[in-house]
Amino acid sequence: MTNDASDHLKTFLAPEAAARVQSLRLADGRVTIVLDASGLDARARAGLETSVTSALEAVQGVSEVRVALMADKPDGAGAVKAAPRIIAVGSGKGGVGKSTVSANLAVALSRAGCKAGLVDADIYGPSQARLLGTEGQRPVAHDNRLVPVASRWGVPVLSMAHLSDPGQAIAWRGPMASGALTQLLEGHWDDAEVLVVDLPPGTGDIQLTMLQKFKPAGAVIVSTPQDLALIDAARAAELFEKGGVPVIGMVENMAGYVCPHCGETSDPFGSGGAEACAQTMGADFLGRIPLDIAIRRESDAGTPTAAGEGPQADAFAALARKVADWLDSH
Ligand SMILES: Nc1ncnc2c1ncn2[C@@H]1O[C@H](COP(=O)(O)OP(=O)(O)OP(=O)(O)O)[C@@H](O)[C@H]1O
Repeated sequence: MTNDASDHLKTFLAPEAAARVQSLRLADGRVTIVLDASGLDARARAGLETSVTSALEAVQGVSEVRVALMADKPDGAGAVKAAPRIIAVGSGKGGVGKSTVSANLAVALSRAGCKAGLVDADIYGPSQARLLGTEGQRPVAHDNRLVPVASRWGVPVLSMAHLSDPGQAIAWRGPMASGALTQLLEGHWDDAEVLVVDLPPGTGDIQLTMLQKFKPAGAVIVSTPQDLALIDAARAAELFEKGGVPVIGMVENMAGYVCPHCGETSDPFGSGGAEACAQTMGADFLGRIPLDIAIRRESDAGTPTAAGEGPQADAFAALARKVADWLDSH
């Protein structure tokens, strides 16, 4: 777009919004605008986004407006914001609920007042776009770095699912996968104090890149109570410790199934295994998340359980409190 067209679009903005424009592009009727939102609180940021969107949507020839808010300038006191601290969420085995726990941990942290972002490092099987209800959204890039996608839950998120087409198989080799992870982690996470990173299961290239390059503050290990899953979980924990990343603790997911019909509790994957395993490893036990059909349903619907009310939301809130306390003391 020419400077003229950009200047023309700016005339539709209120002067204080126009003064915050860092870049403005118009292509095929779609406006992509990056605004400097430094110094604004959450409410002012939301107000700025709404006013800019409605002002530009009213301009003839504009069919869509995408707004990215940046806060990467030094704040008023001249201090540069610290990089967010990384919490890696790992598991030895796939399918134990690591992505579910990551998404709900990030939402529960945010509910507790901690600014949390979410990175889906499970780049071969990304699920966080669905879990946070941001499917179909595309992040914009600013200064060659991705701007995280906002979710309705106060948790910005970046996932390969935002960059690839739904259902598209991703078959990358190790170095490319590690490069993709770097892009996600080096996005504009300016406001976030904590980044929850959902790792792929196992102990491969991605996990190594993560440890070597980004030095997480700590790791949360997710396991079901099943023996086999626990053996793999112990292996994952070992990888973190060897890489100098402290294990914050272990979460037992899919623990205790309460029958919605008769109310009886059963333990399809056993019970108490993760707590015992954590003890053996000298790690803390961070709590149990029950096997509940509502968690599965809400995950599929993009409305994370931790954003609601009830015992399961409380279980995620308790987990978030433990993680936040750990961060405060480390
Ligand atoms: N506590 C729970 N209660 C009911 N369903 C759950 C629970 N935790 C996870 N699930 C469901 O189990 C399935 C696997 O969960 P999820 O994708 O979070 O696992 P994962 O360990 O990240 O898997 P992958 O290794 O494939 O990425 C999903 O359908 C999810 O909704």
